[in-house]
Amino acid sequence: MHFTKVHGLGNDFIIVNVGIGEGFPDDWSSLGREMCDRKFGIGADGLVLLLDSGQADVRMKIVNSDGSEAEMCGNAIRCVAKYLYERGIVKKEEIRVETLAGIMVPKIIQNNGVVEAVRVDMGAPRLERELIPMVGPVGQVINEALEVNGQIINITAVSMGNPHCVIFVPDLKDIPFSQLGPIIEAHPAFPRKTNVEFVQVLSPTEVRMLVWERGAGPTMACGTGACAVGVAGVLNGLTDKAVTVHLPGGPLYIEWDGVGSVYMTGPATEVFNGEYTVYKH
Ligand SMILES: N[C@H](CCC[C@H](N)C(=O)O)C(=O)O
Repeated sequence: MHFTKVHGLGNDFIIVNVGIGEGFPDDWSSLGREMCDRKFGIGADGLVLLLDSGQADVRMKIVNSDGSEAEMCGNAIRCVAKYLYERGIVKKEEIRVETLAGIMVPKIIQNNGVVEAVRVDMGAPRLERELIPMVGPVGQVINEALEVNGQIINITAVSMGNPHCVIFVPDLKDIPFSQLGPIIEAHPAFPRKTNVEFVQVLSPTEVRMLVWERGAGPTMACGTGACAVGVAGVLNGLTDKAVTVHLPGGPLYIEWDGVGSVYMTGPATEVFNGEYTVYKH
């Protein structure tokens, strides 16, 4: 099976273009776990499958390293857009990608044919509790108290097609990240679990964040998470409608006018190509 290893700010993925292949195994969950294993497989935060689409240029299926399927992935979609554009598979700069979160539209930003960045229309955030999804009364979840291990943490919940629990803190170095991340990821208030973002506001136009991802744990970057942070910053009156989000792997530029689509701009990097043999155990 031919694959391409890519990353967005160190959030790394294995791309398999299933659309052109045949004889692929149909159990993508176990294959995702196997290929993403950093000791026994290729190693990645997720497996990204490209499939034919009846309504877009391509369909993107995301399998987290734990085998769970995600509705959307921001860093991966930038890499997919670059992958398709550079191979001439899609010969336009605006590419329509079908995902479980809807059709996303990454736009190639190129200079003399070199892809410098990708700007993605990530669609509008979903803010109603039941759309996160989160249990509790009807309404939005903005700066709401959540009990975590006997302590109260104020959270803001945003869905970008996948769930995000955003927590603003005075200083990231004081956060017990490795303890709180997995507890909140699996908190019973989130019936489909959640991604967890801890955010330190540096100014109205700059924040720094750490992310514990649903189904992948701590990653170097999270595109949908950065979008959720941009939205939560506006909702809480902490940041402007355009903000630079500093992640461990680097910055993403997030824009949200408070009503419509969230736009995410950032790099996409191809690292290597290879062949993977699926051994029948
Ligand atoms: N682990 C996430 C999917 C990947 C999101 C992240 N890598 C991104 O760049 O948006 C989830 O289960 O919702």
